[in-house]
Amino acid sequence: MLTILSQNFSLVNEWINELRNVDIQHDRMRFRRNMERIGEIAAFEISKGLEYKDVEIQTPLDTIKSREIAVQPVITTILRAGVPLFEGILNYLDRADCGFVAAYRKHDANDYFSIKQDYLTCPSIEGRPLIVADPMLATGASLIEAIKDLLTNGNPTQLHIVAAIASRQGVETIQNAYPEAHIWVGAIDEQLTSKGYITPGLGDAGDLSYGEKLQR
Ligand SMILES: O=P(O)(O)OC[C@H]1O[C@H](OP(=O)(O)OP(=O)(O)O)[C@H](O)[C@@H]1O
Ligand SMILES: O=c1cc[nH]c(=O)[nH]1
Repeated sequence: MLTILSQNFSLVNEWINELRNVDIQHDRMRFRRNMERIGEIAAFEISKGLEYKDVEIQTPLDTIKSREIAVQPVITTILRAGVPLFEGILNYLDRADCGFVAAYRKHDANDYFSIKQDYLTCPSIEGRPLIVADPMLATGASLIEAIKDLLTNGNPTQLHIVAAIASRQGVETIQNAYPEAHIWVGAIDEQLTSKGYITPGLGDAGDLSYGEKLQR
């Protein structure tokens, strides 16, 4: 399943415009906050499909029957670009457990790259919804690697992938690899450059959030 969060025009469109706009995107605090806001909206939408249980709430005056999330999700992200989007999801799903994957593109002499993943820490995802936040779903290679390893921590009841901007190719790659996943994207762009950058995209999400990295 695929949901494009900017499809029915809303504030999400403005936040994505600001993420993309070269005259605005270098305001790092605003860039991170816009990523976070997209994460917050995604979390709210995801919350509608979670499992709820009956509870009784004691107010100062009486009790009332209500509902609350039955099984807390596990929210995960890929360091480092994913952190602001992840924070946004956690702002709303604030009782969730969390996990982290470290991955980077390792370039060879011909500028081809492969994904190097060298760290994963995550609670059990057995019987729980799993949410994976990755702001730029470009080729999908990072997500494929990350999810493969995360799934060694158990079988989730639901798999949600949240991205701010995705390429059409990246979405199709994930849909083929994980047909059960619900993909939530801010927007979909049609093209990838020869270096695997989404175009028009927004540039380098990690660098815009935290500063230009040295190539490894
Ligand atoms: O779909 P893919 O082709 O695998 O590319 C997407 C990856 O690129 C982005 O990270 P970025 O390169 O900005 O890394 P950083 O966190 O090291 O800055 C993004 O967060 C993904 O992890
Ligand atoms: O377009 C892209 C692709 C990968 N990583 C980014 O930050 N941007």
